[in-house]
Amino acid sequence: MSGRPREPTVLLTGASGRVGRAILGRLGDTYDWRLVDREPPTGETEHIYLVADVTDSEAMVEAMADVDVVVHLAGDPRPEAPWDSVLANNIDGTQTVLDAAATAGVEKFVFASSNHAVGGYETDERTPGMYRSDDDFDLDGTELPRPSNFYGVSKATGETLSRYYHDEHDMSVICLRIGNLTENHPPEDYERGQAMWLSHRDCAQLFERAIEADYDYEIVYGISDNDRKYYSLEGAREVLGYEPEDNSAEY
Ligand SMILES: NC(=O)C1=CN([C@@H]2O[C@H](COP(=O)(O)OP(=O)(O)OC[C@H]3O[C@@H](n4cnc5c(N)ncnc54)[C@H](O)[C@@H]3O)[C@@H](O)[C@H]2O)C=CC1
Ligand SMILES: O=C1O[C@H](COP(=O)(O)O)[C@@H](O)[C@H](O)[C@H]1O
Repeated sequence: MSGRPREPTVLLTGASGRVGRAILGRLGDTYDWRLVDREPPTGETEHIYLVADVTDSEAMVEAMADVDVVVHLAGDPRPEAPWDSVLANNIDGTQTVLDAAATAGVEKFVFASSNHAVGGYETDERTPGMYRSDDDFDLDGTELPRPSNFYGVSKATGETLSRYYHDEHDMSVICLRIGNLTENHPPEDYERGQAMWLSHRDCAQLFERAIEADYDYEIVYGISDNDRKYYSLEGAREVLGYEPEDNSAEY
């Protein structure tokens, strides 16, 4: 028998979306993936792929068999999403996945939270100055949620739901408040997006560290090492050992 530790089995919900593709594009061979999405795969996939809605509790219980880590991305990602959509897809969906994970004894849960959970700190008085390098306003993950829309409310709720499941079921949880993921270059002509850019390379590293690191319950920001940022990277560095390689100022 080889002394090499078994690679963890990781369930990835929302696997066919932008973040899912950024993760699988670099980590597709690193773990024993189980993919879940309500949409069928667009091309061939070498991984087990379950077409299911995350609000379907029976399907989620089935999906958890032999899973070590859950990376939960599925949901409505639109900042302008209406209440009925975030209530079903983001809030009910997250509770259903958390419950199935806890029942199955999953060790670790990685939750895709968002900058919009704290978008309300971007007040008229602070903006646009806080997006610029001569401003030092900073959020570090210890502040209270301050959502900027119903989508942000759903992400703050996901953070709270996962805190509850952590406390009740002893499951390790990391909430990654992701910035703005774009491929190849930062958003153009968009200062806010440049300050919170997350490159594909850094996104994959962030999730790899979240799958590998040891923690209890944490909320950290997930962005690249942009010159101007108003989200501290200290939490992700300390808790996860995340060392981002990209910087929107270099484009
Ligand atoms: N893309 C970004 O810059 C950011 C994304 N996030 C979060 O990351 C996660 C993934 O976002 P993206 O990949 O950008 O979105 P996306 O829309 O590209 O992908 C989401 C995937 O989830 C699936 N999905 C949605 N509702 C579902 C349901 N009820 N059951 C099963 N599958 C469902 C969709 O079919 C889709 O493939 C979301 O939770 C989003 O809120 C957070 C911050 C920034
Ligand atoms: O949470 C999210 O945030 C990003 C960035 O927000 P934006 O309002 O500056 O575009 C967004 O692009 C993404 O769709 C969303 O899920």
